[in-house]
Amino acid sequence: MSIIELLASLSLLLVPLFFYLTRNSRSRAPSKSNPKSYPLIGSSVAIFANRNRTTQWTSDLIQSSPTVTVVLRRFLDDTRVFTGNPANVQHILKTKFYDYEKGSKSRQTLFDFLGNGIFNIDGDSWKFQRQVSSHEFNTKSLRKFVETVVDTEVSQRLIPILSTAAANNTVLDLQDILQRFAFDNICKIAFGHDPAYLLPDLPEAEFAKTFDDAAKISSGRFATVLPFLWKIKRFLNIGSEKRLKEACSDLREFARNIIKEKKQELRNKPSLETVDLLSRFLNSGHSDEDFVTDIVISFILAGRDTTSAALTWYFWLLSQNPEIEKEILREIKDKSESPVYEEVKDMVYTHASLCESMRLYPPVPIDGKVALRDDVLPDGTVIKKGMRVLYHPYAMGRLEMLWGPDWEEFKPDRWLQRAGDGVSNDGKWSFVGRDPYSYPVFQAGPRICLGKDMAFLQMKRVVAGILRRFKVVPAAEDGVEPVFVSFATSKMEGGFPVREVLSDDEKPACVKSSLSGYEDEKLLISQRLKVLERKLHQFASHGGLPFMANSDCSEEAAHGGLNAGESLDYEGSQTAEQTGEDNSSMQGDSPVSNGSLPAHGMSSASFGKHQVVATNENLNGRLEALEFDRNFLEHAFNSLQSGKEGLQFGAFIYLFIYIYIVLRVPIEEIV
Ligand code: HEM
Repeated sequence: MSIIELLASLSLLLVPLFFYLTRNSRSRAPSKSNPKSYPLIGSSVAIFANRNRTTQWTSDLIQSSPTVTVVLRRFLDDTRVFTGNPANVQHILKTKFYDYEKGSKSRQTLFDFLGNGIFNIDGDSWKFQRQVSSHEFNTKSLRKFVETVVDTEVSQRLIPILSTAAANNTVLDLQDILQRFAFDNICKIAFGHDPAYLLPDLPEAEFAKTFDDAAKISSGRFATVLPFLWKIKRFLNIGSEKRLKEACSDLREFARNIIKEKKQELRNKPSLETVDLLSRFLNSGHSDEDFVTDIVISFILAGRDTTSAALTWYFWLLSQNPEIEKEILREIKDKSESPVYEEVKDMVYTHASLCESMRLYPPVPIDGKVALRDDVLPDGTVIKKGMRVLYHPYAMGRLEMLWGPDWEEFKPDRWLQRAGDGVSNDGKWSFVGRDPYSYPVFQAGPRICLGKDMAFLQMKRVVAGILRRFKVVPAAEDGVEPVFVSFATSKMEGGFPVREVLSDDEKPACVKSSLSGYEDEKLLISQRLKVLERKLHQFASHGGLPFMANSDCSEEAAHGGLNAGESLDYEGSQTAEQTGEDNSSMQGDSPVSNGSLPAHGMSSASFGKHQVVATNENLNGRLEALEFDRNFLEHAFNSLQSGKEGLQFGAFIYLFIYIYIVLRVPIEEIV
């Protein structure tokens, strides 16, 4: 048979099949918002075209669908249902919990990495791990441990890195910093290991890299065009599958060594006040190495990218909404520098703003389950056994029917109401939660995120730590909006370049603290000013008196600002100019000299090495010089007080003081 004959016979077979399938697919009357679906390939063309913006594309489809549910058919009738309908969400996550699970396909895909960890199992094994983990999660001692870990990472790593960036005006990728922060934290909490990923030189910590490789390659398996391709690569042990095998074996080896050390440590440890999750599991009788290793790896995965994703978008939103940032700052400043648990709990406005931020940018934008049997969703969508039903927090946060016409606005007030008895209003905000099926950012139902409270605790402490000291300013040009991308968890495409600027309210305090080394200098300057004042007075009342009658001289003195009552009030914020203006009437207010000699045994008639010669010319010159000295010192002192130019000026003045006081060279000569 020639090729032409073969093609002709094939077309005779395929054309009727095409029409049959087309008719069949049309008879399903797809929703108006569904993309075009073709026989065999379904909507694969549209799916492929939008592969780099699946989250936004499916969100648009949901938003424009009257039922807020869309059905997408892929290759060979592999059908996926995306829903934003809270009733559907409740149905799959709670009401029919046992009819929808992670599914064997997902389990197989993630098994090499997650094993039988809580993230990757269903049924009784899941129930057991959930019980064991919830018990540990709810202990007060774990919470305390988490607080200590987070506070240490904030104060010893995060803040110093941001401070250096602020001082040098360098651009930082805040997303990277927050990911490193979260990774260090979760590793310390999960198994007491510090990968030291957030260090000033932003190192490639080995454990972090291995974990990242394993997570990326495993989730990449879901994205392969032909799902069995990764299995062939794994069988042949080539390419990414080879790397995954090595990464997983390194991870497990690492975990096994830690488990051995922990077991040894625990034999000598009387209390569990300050220990990680792994130690807790081991201590409560779960000594099977694979069991605890799997749990711990799942926890690291859970805590690794979620909080950092949430915070990255949060700081971006704050940079766009300064009024909200101010409100948060007000709340934070009400609490102590290292807020205790009750204070963090009381940060309701911050809590609301975090919820609001995750409404618009959920760390897990799409998640789903597989149907174990045929079913019908509350909105009438027909589900066949084996179909994936995905709930869509990203789309749900953008639904007008759930959040109103202003859903696009970042408004923490949506989550708040004023506390009070309805008549009187004590002015305090109280938090009003949403039902978790309308806001399934932490999932909902029996498998709701176990780390939710821990995540909020961590995020609020980070927010307080950063905002107390800095303003986060995007380094991109105004009007450039970051792009939301998602690989299981969400990210900001290309990172989040920012400059850290000292917060307005904190500037003086920060500078003050960095100027603490200048306290001595401040004291010295103040003493010198007093001495100078006395000298001027003595000069005027003894050597200077005959000349005070001289109109020139009194003019000079009057404008020179010799009013000690004012000029020595350095606690105020007078500038040299102000003092000069204020002193027109100072003569009468001059404090009476006690006649004592100035410090350092300088005679009233001698300033530094210079002898005073009582001539008109000389005295005018001296008065001018004294005035200059006084203004100069006063300015230096005020600078140090206000801390504004303190650092530069402090260093500058230090040199002068040294020459002036120690070497006794008058300032006009130095200048
Ligand atoms: C803003 C931060 C977080 C968000 C938005 C978040 C969200 C979620 C979501 C959507 C799930 C369901 C995943 C699934 O089953 O497919 C989940 C589960 C889970 N999360 Fe979180 N999470 C966050 C932080 C954390 C942290 C810090 C931990 C603690 C280490 C944690 C521990 C867990 C665990 C153990 C599960 C599995 C629960 C189960 O299957 O029973 N999460 N989380």
